[in-house]
Amino acid sequence: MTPEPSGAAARPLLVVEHLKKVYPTATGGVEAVRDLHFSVPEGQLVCIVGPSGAGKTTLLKCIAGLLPITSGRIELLGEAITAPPKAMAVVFQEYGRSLFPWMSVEANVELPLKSAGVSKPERRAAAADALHAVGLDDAGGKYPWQLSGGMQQRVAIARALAYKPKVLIMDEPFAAVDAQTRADLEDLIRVIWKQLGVTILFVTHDIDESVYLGERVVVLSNSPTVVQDDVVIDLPAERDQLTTRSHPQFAALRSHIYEQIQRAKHNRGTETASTPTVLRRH
Ligand SMILES: Nc1ncnc2c1ncn2[C@@H]1O[C@H](COP(=O)(O)OP(=O)(O)OP(=O)(O)O)[C@@H](O)[C@H]1O
Repeated sequence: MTPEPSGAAARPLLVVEHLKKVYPTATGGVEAVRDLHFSVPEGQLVCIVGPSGAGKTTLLKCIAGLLPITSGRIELLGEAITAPPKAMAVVFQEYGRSLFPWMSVEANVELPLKSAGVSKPERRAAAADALHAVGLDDAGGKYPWQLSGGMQQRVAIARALAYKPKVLIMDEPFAAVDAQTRADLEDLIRVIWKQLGVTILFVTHDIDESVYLGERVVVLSNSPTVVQDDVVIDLPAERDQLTTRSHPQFAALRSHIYEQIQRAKHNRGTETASTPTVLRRH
């Protein structure tokens, strides 16, 4: 099964319509997200960037059904999201806290399937496939604390994949690992995305990472949040850390997104991007 990733004609899998999120507080509420509007076609790999405090985590939690929205609508496969959807899996930055140290790697990966009532033989097979996909065939019997940080994050990714999600949501998943491990994990995400055809929403602080990974980068404004820019990453689909990062278009896209983030720091929910930005090749 190797579905073609994304494509202009693909129908939107995920729709975020006029999303507003106000956190209730004793003093009347914090308007974190003002009016977010975008959609994601099936199979796309979208990176989300924005200044610190822009509402990236708030957006992901709303999409993941972990946080009630104030108004607007979020739809997955045409259904409004009001609770964590079965077709979605989330990977957070804190892999150390998301894995249970007293359970083997295999048991950690199987856990969500066990909670979903999947039979033991099916769980075993799904966990073995997922560990294979992240390059950890031999780690099933180990414990998380016997693995490096990068390997633990691979386990967290395997656990999400074992669930066979249609949408994989990742909130700064590589922020806590060293640069070399991070590069390896970025390449792993591209491979998994291409092999499994899963739709990925990937939040990162790292502009270079967003350009390297994404087919598209959505730039959020400062909170209260709107979409500040929506950039098409028209780099060749085959990416590698040396060639892609030294491509002239990579540098142009990186500069454009950097400028947008600088602008975003002063844009508190006023200017909204309406059409995707396509940078002209130099
Ligand atoms: N539980 C909460 N109660 C009140 N305000 C909150 C709460 N969580 C977040 N906020 C506010 O909402 C806004 C967006 O926060 P959020 O954590 O979503 O941003 P972020 O872009 O993920 O930040 P960072 O890049 O620093 O991780 C911020 O102004 C933050 O202070």
